[in-house]
Amino acid sequence: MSQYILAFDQGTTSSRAIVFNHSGEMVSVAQKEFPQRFPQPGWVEHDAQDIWSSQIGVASEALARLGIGASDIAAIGITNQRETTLVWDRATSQPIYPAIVWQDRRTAQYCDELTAAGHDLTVRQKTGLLLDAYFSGTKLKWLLDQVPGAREKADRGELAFGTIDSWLVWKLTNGRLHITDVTNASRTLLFNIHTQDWDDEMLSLLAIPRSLLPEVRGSSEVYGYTSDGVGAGIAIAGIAGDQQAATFGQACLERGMAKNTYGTGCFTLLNTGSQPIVSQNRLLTTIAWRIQDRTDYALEGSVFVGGAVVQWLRDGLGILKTSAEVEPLARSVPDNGGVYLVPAFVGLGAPHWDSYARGTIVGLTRGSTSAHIARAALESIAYQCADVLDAMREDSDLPLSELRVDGGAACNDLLMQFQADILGVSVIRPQVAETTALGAAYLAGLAVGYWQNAAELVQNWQLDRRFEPTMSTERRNHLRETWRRAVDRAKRWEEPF
Ligand SMILES: Nc1ncnc2c1ncn2[C@@H]1O[C@H](COP(=O)(O)OP(=O)(O)O)[C@@H](O)[C@H]1O
Ligand SMILES: O=P(O)(O)OC[C@H](O)CO
Repeated sequence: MSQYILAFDQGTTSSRAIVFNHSGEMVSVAQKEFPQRFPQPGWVEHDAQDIWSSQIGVASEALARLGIGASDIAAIGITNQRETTLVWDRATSQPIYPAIVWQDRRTAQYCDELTAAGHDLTVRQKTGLLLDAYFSGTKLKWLLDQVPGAREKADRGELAFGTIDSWLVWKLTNGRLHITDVTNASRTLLFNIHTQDWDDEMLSLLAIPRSLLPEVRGSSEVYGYTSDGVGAGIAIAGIAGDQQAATFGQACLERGMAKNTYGTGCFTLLNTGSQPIVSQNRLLTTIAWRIQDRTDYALEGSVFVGGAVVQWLRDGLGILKTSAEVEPLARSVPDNGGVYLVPAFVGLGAPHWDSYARGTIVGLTRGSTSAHIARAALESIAYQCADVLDAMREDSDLPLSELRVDGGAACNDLLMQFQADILGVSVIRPQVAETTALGAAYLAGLAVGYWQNAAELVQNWQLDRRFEPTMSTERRNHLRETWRRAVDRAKRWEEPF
């Protein structure tokens, strides 16, 4: 048996490759940021070649750093930014347009039209999702309608659609495999999460030909072998969307366990076991993973701007040189000084689903400084996640007594303590912060017998730090009420009249 598992973590802002050993420890890691394109307000695109070249570049780097090659890798697991939509030509492997990123709002008005026409309930029942521009389906329809010649080519079966997992597998296998896994499929608006097949009614509603779509597979199985990129002949054996992979990597394997990932966005997933829970509070029902014949589901709250608000302080406002500087700056003041920042830069996700909300800062006075804004920015991440957790508590009878955390911004102790305080539950951070990649590694390793069963994975989970709530209920309620008032100011700012 080869010694290591290689995980590809293709995120919104960077591509990462991590080599894990049998104890689930990272033994080598490489990461590369790639350009974000904002061609119009509310639009976000990636160059698919940037995604491929950065991902392969970091994979080669991670192997080289350890001085190992393809024969030392037992399997590759792939995890990816979800919903991001790409169409390419099957003959040339050339994308017909840049990837439309999950944050992109260009189809918001079309989603409103579908809602007004009464399609919301069908969508919820079949796909577990909502009619929102976030998901792939309306982005794919936009591509077919707007890129010259695309629909004709699609009708002739010449094009392939995929989320980023599909694209990476296509490239790794030189176009031999056009597949996705159930977790990624469950974010497209085209997939029936109960029958686990593409849904004809949804395809017809959005005028999507079936011939475009990848074959849907489980999350942990040998799909095929690499022929390109990191060397030939490595088994590709695990695929999951990044939030589902993080849930798996956090060993939230039992019903009732929840994790929150603080990356570009923030995504809370509550494992609901083999039963999908239909949310009454505008959360998503999503497939957590399918391993062999068993499918597990999750309730998800998706927050569009999490760590990205810190990037905005750095790149947009220029008040930080590095993301890490946000913590000392925010700590330099005792509290937010009455300043609230609602980072609705691309609208608001769960539980509001307001495409037309826009970012706002309220409560400024002559005494407000960049430190208050930094503190308000960090607090906004925690408030948004608390709104999601409240909705989850109402939707399920599960106690939600602790929250496992990970992602780039989870290293921020001030944020984690505030999160525990504002939630009133323990926040628990594991030693391996790269749980997304670890989850993909686990899914791949289980498929090839590198790990035997879930019990081995649970043993690997080690605590780094526990944050206990210390805030009084009275203060928590007061702060959250003020936050709600700030959110009200941000809502429907851009509404088209
Ligand atoms: N010390 C920090 N405090 C707060 N946010 C941080 C810190 N370090 C990084 N971040 C934020 O974390 C995000 C990156 O996290 P990551 O998990 O790599 O995201 P993604 O997978 O979405 O690309 C960035 O938005 C960055 O601003
Ligand atoms: O790239 P991340 O980690 O921000 O995750 C993006 C999500 O998958 C979008 O649904």
